[in-house]
Amino acid sequence: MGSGASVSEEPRPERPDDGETKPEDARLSTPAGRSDDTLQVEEVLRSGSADVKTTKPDGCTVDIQSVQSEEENNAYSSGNQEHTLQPVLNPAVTETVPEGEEVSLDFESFLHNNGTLYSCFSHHGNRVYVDESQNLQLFPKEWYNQGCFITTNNEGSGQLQTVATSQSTVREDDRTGSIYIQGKGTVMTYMFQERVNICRFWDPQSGVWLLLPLQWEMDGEFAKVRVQRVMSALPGLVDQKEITAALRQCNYDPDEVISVYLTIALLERDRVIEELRHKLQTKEKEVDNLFQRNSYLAREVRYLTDIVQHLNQKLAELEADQQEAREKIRSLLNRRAPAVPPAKTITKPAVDPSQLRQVSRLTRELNISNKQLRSTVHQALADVKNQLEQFKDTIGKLAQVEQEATKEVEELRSLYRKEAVERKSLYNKVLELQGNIRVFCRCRKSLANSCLEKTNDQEVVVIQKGNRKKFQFDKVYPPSSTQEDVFTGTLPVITSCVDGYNVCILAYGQTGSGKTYTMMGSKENPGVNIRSIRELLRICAEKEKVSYTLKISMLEIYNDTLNDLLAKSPSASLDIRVQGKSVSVPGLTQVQVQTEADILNVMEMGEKNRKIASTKMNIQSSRSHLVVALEVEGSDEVSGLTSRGTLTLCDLAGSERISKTEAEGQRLVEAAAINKSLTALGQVFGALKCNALHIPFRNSKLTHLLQPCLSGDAKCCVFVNVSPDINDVVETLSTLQFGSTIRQVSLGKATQNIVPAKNNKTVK
Ligand SMILES: Nc1ncnc2c1ncn2[C@@H]1O[C@H](COP(=O)(O)OP(=O)(O)OP(=O)(O)O)[C@@H](O)[C@H]1O
Repeated sequence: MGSGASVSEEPRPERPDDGETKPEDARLSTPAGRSDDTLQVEEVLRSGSADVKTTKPDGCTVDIQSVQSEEENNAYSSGNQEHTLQPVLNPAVTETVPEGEEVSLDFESFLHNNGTLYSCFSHHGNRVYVDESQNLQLFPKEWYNQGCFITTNNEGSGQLQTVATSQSTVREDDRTGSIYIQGKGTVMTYMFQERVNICRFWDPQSGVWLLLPLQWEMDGEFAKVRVQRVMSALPGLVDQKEITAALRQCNYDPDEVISVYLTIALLERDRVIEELRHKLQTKEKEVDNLFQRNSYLAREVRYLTDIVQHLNQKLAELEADQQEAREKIRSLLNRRAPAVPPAKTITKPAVDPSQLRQVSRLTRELNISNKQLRSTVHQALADVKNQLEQFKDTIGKLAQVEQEATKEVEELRSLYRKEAVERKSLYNKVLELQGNIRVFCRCRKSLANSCLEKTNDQEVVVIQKGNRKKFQFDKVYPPSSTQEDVFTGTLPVITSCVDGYNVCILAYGQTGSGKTYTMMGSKENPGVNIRSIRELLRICAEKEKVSYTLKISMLEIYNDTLNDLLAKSPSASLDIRVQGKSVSVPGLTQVQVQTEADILNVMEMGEKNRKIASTKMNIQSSRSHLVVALEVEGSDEVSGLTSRGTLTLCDLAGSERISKTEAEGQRLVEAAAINKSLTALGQVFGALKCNALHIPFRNSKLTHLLQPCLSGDAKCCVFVNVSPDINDVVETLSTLQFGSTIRQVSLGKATQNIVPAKNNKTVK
């Protein structure tokens, strides 16, 4: 605190000293709403100082003479001076300062228990304050028991300091603020750094720090700026209260809030997509049912038409029978009544009367049954016709329903496609927000004493001679992590390759720290290389409307020369060619892969040709950097576009201390080349971190080759592999430091490589 600070014994806001001193300007404001320091300076001038320079709370100096000349014609000159100063000021305050002498004034703020914040300063041993009417008053003694001081610190940074008690000093920093609350006046706020930051305000009545209600917090500048930032990034969000609450949850990090909202939107999309998929399935089932019902009804109609035909046929037969029977009766009757013989001749009837009666009875019965049959047939016909009509109606309705359902299915499909596209874009936005470089730390297993402690999923602590150094990464994988766990971390980035992005995965670390294990793995437990290519093959096979070609190449950089690992016969070392933004290796063998077996064969072949040797630190140490590149070219049948993405998988040779590995001869030459190229890689990341105009990509073959993966339009994952062994603590620290540097690098926005389709050869 400055020279004019005094210490009071009263109760005052106490705040945990979190040990962080941030050299940022304090945001303390006064109820007067006017720059108090200027006011005080004016008053000092009125009290007679000729040429005084004061130090403002933010550390800058004010030339009092210029202030004086500006103010000479204002209210002060109308006589206010006497009214303000004379009754209260000690003669020392009004003392004239010799011309040219610089006087430094230290400002303090006094927070009165009634909630008012006063600006004070000491001058020649007297503490004065600016009252509500902007007049300078002598600081009343009794106030020492009625509030607390917040004073400027002139030393160096210009931070504000609150003097709490004679025992404890709590600093002002960017966590301090003030807020005007109706009925309460201006209260002081402080962002407490607990598990998540919590903004509290000092309640003079109760003498404790209380949680700042959300409604009040929204009025504070600190929250307002962040809420605005979130609202401008996500224009759909309008509820400021909700955003403020979200900010609270996310430690007031607007990027995290945006990311959370985008993730929620993503989940919501997933839910909508799932719902739509479900609806689509239900509708498709309904359409299937309708089809089945339709064909069943069509069969029924055919069956009933057959019955009607059959009945008509029977009716015709019966009518023919009836006709025949009539003919018979007529002929019988004709026989029974022959031509009348001449009179008086009595002849016996030609037919037996009983026979006649029988015929007549038969005829009657036949007529009756004929009538019954007719009415039955008519009835059946009418029923069938009715049923047919009903069926026709139903079929008409079914056709309509089917049409509607098909339309609905089409709408659902297009909605589904739209949602899927939006989901993809949201997904990419989330990845962008998370950064295009992601750094993971993987600790290998070790039986020795460990120098590492994983405090949470994103933090690892190195303990060296009792000192603890924290490192933050996107994810920390402890020794117990499986190959699957580690691969899962890279999955979101890998899948972008199919959409035409350049993706790169690097493993960096001390020799023997598990880089090859992470990247290549073993046959039974493959690493990132095989898992990622397998995943890409799976995704490509899933996309029905896009045909993909996957080509793989493998090279090693040994003693700063490039060797083709897939060449059938040993070839001369390769060169790097740069064309515009792209970097290629002319003559490098590329093999097309379609199945997992192809990948395994290619990898096995490449591995055989690698330079591996035994070092003191690792029996099978890679003496070269391995670069596996997979080119994924997709040709979309629907849009006619072609996307080209590259997945570069790089297992770097281990950094090593030559004294420790005791390398000699050829091993020494190799170690020197390895260290040189890794240093060049470090320089590239260092230059990227500070956005240097020149990035020294050409300092080594390694960085030259990796240029497209480390510049503007790529997505990159870096594994920093470390050994927890206490004997490796120096290397572990250096590796983690390297990872931290990379984490601060931000590549530009990743871009898709999409071009109109040509005639492509495809694997599908
Ligand atoms: N997480 C792990 N789980 C089990 N074994 C591991 C793990 N990490 C490394 N190893 C084993 O430790 C040994 C050294 O690992 P690896 O060869 O992967 O190291 P490296 O960093 O590639 O070394 P170099 O740079 O010398 O090639 C290997 O036998 C490997 O199987």
